[in-house]
Amino acid sequence: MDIAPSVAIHDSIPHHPLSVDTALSFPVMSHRVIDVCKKLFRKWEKLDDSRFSVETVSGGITNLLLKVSVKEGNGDNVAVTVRLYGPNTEYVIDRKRELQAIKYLSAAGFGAKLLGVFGNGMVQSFINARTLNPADMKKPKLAAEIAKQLRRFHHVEIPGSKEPQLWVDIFKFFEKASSLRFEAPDMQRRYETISFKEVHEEVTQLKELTDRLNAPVVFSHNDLLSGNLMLDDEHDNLYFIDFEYGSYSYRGYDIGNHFNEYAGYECDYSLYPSKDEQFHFFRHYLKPEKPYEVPEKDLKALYIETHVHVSFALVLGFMGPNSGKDVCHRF
Ligand SMILES: Nc1ncnc2c1ncn2[C@@H]1O[C@H](COP(=O)(O)OP(=O)(O)OP(=O)(O)O)[C@@H](O)[C@H]1O
Repeated sequence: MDIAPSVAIHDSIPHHPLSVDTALSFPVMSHRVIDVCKKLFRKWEKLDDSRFSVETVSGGITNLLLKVSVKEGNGDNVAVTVRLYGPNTEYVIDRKRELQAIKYLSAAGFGAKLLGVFGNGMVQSFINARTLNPADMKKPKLAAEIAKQLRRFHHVEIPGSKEPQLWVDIFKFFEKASSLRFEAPDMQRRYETISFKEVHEEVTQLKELTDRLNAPVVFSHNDLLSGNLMLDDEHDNLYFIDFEYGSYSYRGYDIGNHFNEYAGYECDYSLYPSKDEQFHFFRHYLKPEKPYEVPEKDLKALYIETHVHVSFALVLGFMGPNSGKDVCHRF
């Protein structure tokens, strides 16, 4: 797709300061979105609005994702996604870090291409593929492919600090989660049954345990759930998407968090991968070309590394932005 930047930023991705209020009615918001697209992409500037159509792809926990289809002057039909950041999400998502990561991950072939950035969102290429469901992730062929791609993802180098962000994120969320107040008395009462002192002690103990592991630190996806995996069945292409929680972190944490996601939105932990399923994943993660040559001791070591970190995935899920989903195993 040949899109000329109107206002170039240092890395030549078109950029415009305009924002779109997500509280607007859908028709008004659609017009604003079309306006943003025209301002970002010069070749669409003079097209009549009737050539654009806007539809909702998903109203996720953190963003509103729209599909914008455009009938171009030469008759070509193209589609992009427009992501509008949800209000206050900047408290939990570091947008600068996200944009930086997208640039390098996209260059390494991961996710949708970044096409433009505006005041409160971004435009990316539309991926023609289906979103996986938790049961798909269990299928041996797909699990092997996810493991192989995750290995590649973990090898992408993103400039900046390589310090694991897990502690920074956990303590940041801890501060926020432990100082909430609910207006509804029953919610406040339930909230007060949580012993944040105990959670703090648990996290501190786990941190000490992890330090002893000397686990590799890699650029982690940190949110590898089925909704962030898309499969183009026709071309057999698997896509990782949604890098908003991506950061340097422990390799075992990323794998453990992915295993937790087998339980799905309903938190059905009977779906958690068995030891054999985990070893299958590890084989393809450690040696994609010769998975059956991975020594047993390496499988066991990664099993331990992953399991120490699984607890963090649960703690972070409990306090973090996805807490609504992950917290249910606790209540
Ligand atoms: N570039 C894309 N092309 C086509 N579909 C997409 C694209 N990006 C996301 N989707 C679809 O939209 C869904 C939601 O995307 P995404 O997870 O990025 O949104 P989100 O707002 O961050 O969601 P949440 O906050 O719940 O994690 C995906 O599961 C996928 O079905």
